[in-house]
Amino acid sequence: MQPGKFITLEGIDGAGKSTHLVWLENYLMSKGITTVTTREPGGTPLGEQLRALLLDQRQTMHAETEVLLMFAARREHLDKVILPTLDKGEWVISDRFTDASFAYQGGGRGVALRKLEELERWVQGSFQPDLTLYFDVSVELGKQRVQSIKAADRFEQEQSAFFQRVRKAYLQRVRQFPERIRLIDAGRPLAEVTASLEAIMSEILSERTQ
Ligand SMILES: Nc1ncnc2c1ncn2[C@@H]1O[C@H](COP(=O)(O)OP(=O)(O)O)[C@@H](O)[C@H]1O
Ligand SMILES: Cc1cn([C@H]2C[C@H](O)[C@@H](COP(=O)(O)OP(=O)(O)O)O2)c(=O)[nH]c1=O
Repeated sequence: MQPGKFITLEGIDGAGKSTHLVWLENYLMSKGITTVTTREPGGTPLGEQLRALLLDQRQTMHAETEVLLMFAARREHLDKVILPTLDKGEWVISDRFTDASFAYQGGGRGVALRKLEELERWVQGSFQPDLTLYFDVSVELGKQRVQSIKAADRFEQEQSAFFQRVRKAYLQRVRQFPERIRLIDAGRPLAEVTASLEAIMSEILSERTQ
């Protein structure tokens, strides 16, 4: 049995992750690959409760409390969903994972990198996604896209300067992990973004069959 692959989707709010997660699920299904799609924070009953607290705009918390809750939800997610699914040979696609903690809590809130790395090691050991798709979009465009759909959550209500720092931190991660993270210019029309994603996935699948 080939081991399953773990794919994560990242980007600032409004980059198009949720849209492409659905596309990716259908694409992999058409190639005969069984996938489980999930999200962070969340993905388990406890994780979804933590998500509700983390996104509730009436809730205030210290930046490090926020980090600890993100990693607590992640620990549960790895144990109950991600690792067991990969062990069965199925693929996992997650709307966000640890890169989001480095971008939002590290870049956005200014939590020390060293603390994030320590938690990452504690919760994941050396485990990392096989592939991370980073959808890069300007802060202005991301904001325009989410504004049109629903009320802002605790992160979405942040100012543009916060999202500029988050984007900068994501771009830093792309430079730091070029083998794992693929950047997709998500500011283009949907069909073009999807075509870039399809090109990457077809490359990944051809590597798998070689
Ligand atoms: N490339 C694109 N061009 C135009 N609209 C897009 C594009 N990608 C996504 N959208 C739209 O922008 C909104 C936010 O996209 P979504 O996938 O929910 O983003 P995210 O999950 O990254 O926050 C949705 O209404 C979606 O249809
Ligand atoms: C996984 C994760 C998410 N987040 C934030 C980013 C998002 O604003 C928020 C929820 O993510 P998301 O699922 O993208 O929200 P939506 O349902 O609005 O598309 O959580 C962090 O700050 N750190 C993390 O580690």
